[in-house]
Amino acid sequence: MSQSAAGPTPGVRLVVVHPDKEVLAQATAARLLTRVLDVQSVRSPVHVVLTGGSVGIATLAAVAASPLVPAVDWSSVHLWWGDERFLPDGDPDRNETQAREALLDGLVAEHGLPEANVHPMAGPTSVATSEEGATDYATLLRGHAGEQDEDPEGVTVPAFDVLLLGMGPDGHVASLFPGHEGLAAQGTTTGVHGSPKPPPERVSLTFDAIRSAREVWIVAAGAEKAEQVAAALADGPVTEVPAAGAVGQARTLWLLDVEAAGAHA
Ligand SMILES: O=C(O)[C@H](O)[C@@H](O)[C@H](O)[C@H](O)COP(=O)(O)O
Repeated sequence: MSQSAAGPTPGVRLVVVHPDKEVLAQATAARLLTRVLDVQSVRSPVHVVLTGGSVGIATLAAVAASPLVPAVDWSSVHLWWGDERFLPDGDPDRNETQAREALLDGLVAEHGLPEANVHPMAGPTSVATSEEGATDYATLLRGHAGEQDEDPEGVTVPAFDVLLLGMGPDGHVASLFPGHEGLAAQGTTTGVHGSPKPPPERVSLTFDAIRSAREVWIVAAGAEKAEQVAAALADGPVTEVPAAGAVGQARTLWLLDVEAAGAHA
């Protein structure tokens, strides 16, 4: 493992490189559980934003298998999503469905996570359009924000303790794709149309919502990510490398395997 620190605004940036995808998922799970435990020792509730993608879901599966799961007070953990594919409830391609299977169902059944603390983005089962899903989610987020989180710019969300993001080979994070109109979305959430990656309809947090997080953790594995990882770490333009715009208030962690780290390792 190698580490290097740089200082982009607004928080510190840390790059951590692991030997392979499996170790990356295991280490990210351990890091996440430790972070939740640390945060719980000083404040409550804890807000974590989940991601889809193979590394994101493998991380949740690794959390589920950890002996540290009972150490967390899950009753005061709230789980959110950075984006969702606009698909019916229970669809296997929904990030929510995959996260529930990998981790959340077990936490609710056996470890005291209240179902009410699981906050999926609405899909066509309950709303007509992705805009409606986005608006509903912004309202839900606002409802869980504290007084100190009130933002005059209209991005009022809970202070996310950790916001996890996968990154696509094109550099997309959440459902914010290069060259796509969603990049310029204002407010907390946006409905996404014509996504270059199926399905075309999605709901996503905006950059402003992502950037409000205390910590943003970007997880990426595989040689096909190396070019965009390098571009993001070189602070490339957000319109071409959306991941470059995903920074946390206190810290931004780039959690990579050797292949994704490429020349940076
Ligand atoms: O909404 C989606 O289509 C995916 O969730 C996507 O955003 C994913 O997180 C990244 O592409 C990274 O995926 P991998 O970890 O599988 O490479």
